[in-house]
Formats: sequence, C-alpha cells, structure tokens
Amino acid sequence: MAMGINGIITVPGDKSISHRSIIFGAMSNGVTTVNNFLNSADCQTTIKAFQAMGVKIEKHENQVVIHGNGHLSKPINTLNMGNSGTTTRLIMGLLSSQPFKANLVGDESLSRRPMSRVAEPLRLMNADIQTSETGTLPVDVNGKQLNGINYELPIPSAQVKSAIILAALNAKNKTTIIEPTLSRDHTERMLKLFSPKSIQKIDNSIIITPHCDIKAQTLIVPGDISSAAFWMVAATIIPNSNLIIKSVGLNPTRMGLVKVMQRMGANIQIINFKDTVEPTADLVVKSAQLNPISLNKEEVPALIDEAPLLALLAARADGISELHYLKELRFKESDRIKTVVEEFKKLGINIKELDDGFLIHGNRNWQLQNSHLDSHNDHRIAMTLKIASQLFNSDIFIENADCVDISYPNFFQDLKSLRS
Ligand SMILES: O=C(O)C1=C[C@@H](OP(=O)(O)O)[C@@H](O)[C@H](O)C1
Ligand SMILES: C=C(OP(=O)(O)O)C(=O)O
Repeated sequence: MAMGINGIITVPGDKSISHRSIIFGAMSNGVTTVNNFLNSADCQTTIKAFQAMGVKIEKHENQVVIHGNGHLSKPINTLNMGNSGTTTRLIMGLLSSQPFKANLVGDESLSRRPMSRVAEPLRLMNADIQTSETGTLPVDVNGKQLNGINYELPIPSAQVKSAIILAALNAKNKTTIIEPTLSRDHTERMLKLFSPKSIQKIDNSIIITPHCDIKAQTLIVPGDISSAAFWMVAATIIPNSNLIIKSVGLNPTRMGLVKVMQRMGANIQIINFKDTVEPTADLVVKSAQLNPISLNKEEVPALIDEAPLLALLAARADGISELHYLKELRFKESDRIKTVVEEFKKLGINIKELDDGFLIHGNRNWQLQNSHLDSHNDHRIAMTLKIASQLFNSDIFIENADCVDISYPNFFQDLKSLRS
C-alpha cells in the first residue's frame, strides 16, 4: 500500500496576524508580547521597518516583545519592504499621517505589484503619496494631517481596507469603510482588542473613531490556515493519509478552502474549536475522492492565497472545474494564474488559463511532461508544486524553492518528517 501523510503536525503562526501584531504593538504605549509569532522573511521585514522607525523590538525564538512608545520616528534610510505586500500597503496607511517623509522600496516581484489601490483612497484623506508612473514602488509618503472619509471598497482587499483603517486612526474626524464583499478581518479584530473605542461594525460598514487609547497586549498567534492548507490538500489527495493539524486559525474570513474542500467531498473534521479573538481548532484530514467544483464570487477572498492548491484539487477530481473570480491572483508575488498554468502543464495536468481563473479537466492519471519545475520565486507556487510532486515516483526539481522562507521556513523539514 502506498504511504500516505500520517501523524500530527503543528503549523507556524499566521502571517497576516503576525504582521498586524507588530504594527499595533508599535502604535500602542507599553509592552506587547506576541507568542507563536511567525519567524519568516516577510514578518522580519515588518519588524525591521518598525525598528528603523525607532521602536524597540526583541525576538526570542517565536516570541516577540514590542516596546511601544506611542510614536514613530523618521527613518534615516529608505524602508525596504522586501517581498511583502502586506507590510507595504499597511505601512503606507500608517505613514500617511506621521510627521515625516519616508521612502519605500521592494524586491523585483513587489516592485511589479499595484500600490495605487492604496494610494488612491489615502489621497482622498489628504495623504501625500507618490508612486512610480505605473502606480508601483518606489513610493514616497510625506505625512500630512488627514481627514476622515466615507469609502466603499472597489475590490475585496484586506490590505486596502487595513491601510485605510490605520490612516483613519490618526485623522481629524471619523471614517466609514463599506465592504460589499467581506475580506479577512484580522485588523478589525486586533484593533478591537488594542483599542475597543476605535472601531464599530454595523452590517458591512466599519466606523473608525480617531485618537482613542491604544493599549499594549499579550497575544498568541494561531497557526496559519494558509500553511495548514498544504497539509490539508496533501492528506486529501495522497491515498492512505490520516493527519491531525493542531491549533489552526479558523477565522471565518480565512476558511474558504475548508468549506470548498468539504463541498468537493474532502474528509475534514474540525475538533477542539476555541472561540477566542481569533478562533482556533484542530483539523483531522483523511484521504478522499473529490468532485469537480465551481466558486461563488463571495467565497473567493476567504481562500485567495489557497487558489493554487484549489487548482491542484480540481486537477485530481474527475470532471471539469471552471474556476472564476480569481483575477486578484494576477497581482500576487507572481501572476498566479499564469504561473500555475505553466507549471501544472509540466505535471501533465489539463489546464487552461482564463482571464479570471482556470479551466481544469480533472483526471487522476497525469503523465509527467517535464520534471524541472519553477517556483517563479513565489512561495505559494513552490509549496503547491512540492505537494503535487508527492504524487509522482520520479524526482522533480523545483527552481528557487527556498522562497518558502517568505511564509513557511520549515516547510521542507515538516514534509520530511511527515514522509518518514
Ligand atoms: O491583509 C493581509 O494580510 C493579506 C491580504 C490578502 O491580500 P489582498 O488584500 O491584496 O487581497 C492576501 O492575499 C495576503 O496574502 C495577505
Ligand atoms: C499575497 C501574499 O502576501 P503579500 O501580499 O503580503 O505579499 C501571500 O502570502 O500569498
């Protein structure tokens, strides 16, 4: 019998929540302690940016201690955002109201990604932001007194929403953000904890009251569901698997993949659910045969980072899956529609590029076409390809696979321990 994925695994802390814990810790007055912080390249970028703005931050393995003093100082040098879209966009919001000017740069991938989606609403608040001519990095932010706005989000982006929230906390008057489609709400949850008077939610509106107290906190970051997703998919598609994934963050705005997988016929049980500021649970996943799938527009934001994995699941489900509403994938670390199609074809998967997603003819008997795969320097593509390659007996090489450092530095060690 072929060897499945068996055992118990704990995934590292959530990337989105780790970034935000540094930001709110730095904005508060007092000592914030963050446990189970994600020690990855992107989160390190956020730590370094705040250290460069005069915030004392200490790191002891997975614990981070932030000594907030309620203000930021002008950075001496350009702030390097590395590969991290979340750091860049959230910091743009925060810097808009600071009494200094700062410049942001990033790596090649980040320098291709759109920043106007954040600059435009911030300018409506009176922010002074210069992007490149094409709306990308490098970006200059010259802090100004901001006004509150009423703003309806044109795209369901948590980064855009969070940038406006962070700017609004320091504006002259209240801000209302209307969210037609819900995106991840970690900023709202964390703000409610650090500063309950700052935020009010009424239906799909978020109302921010500026200049309320922000109090230091002690936090535990839940396991990252976007990292757990690799093991959920591996255990589902690799026969004879039975895996427990411990303490995974199950925020409803992040659980899209679990729900869609259950609809496809996956065997996932949620146990030990704990309803805290960020809910957590253990997941029990067993191998299953899957049905093809289609997506609703509203469920996409809750699985956007897991879309390459969803394409892999569809490739294993006999029948046609037409996956739409995924245009945002074109603006990630790589154009994930293009890179998934290019690399999946090498695996022998029948997949076509759509303007906003994928057309996949699922069939479990792929014939490997080319064993030299490319991560395109995109951590989620590297890990998706590594999981797919577990289905083959031949050796498969993935170019630049060490980019997994961005969100899951121990990914390969964890895979090895599950396979031994
Ligand atoms: O706010 C966040 O932490 C994130 C929001 C999402 O991006 P968008 O806001 O561009 O949808 C997601 O893809 C990214 O990995 C992390
Ligand atoms: C898109 C991602 O992150 P970011 O936007 O922060 O670079 C991701 O982690 O998949």
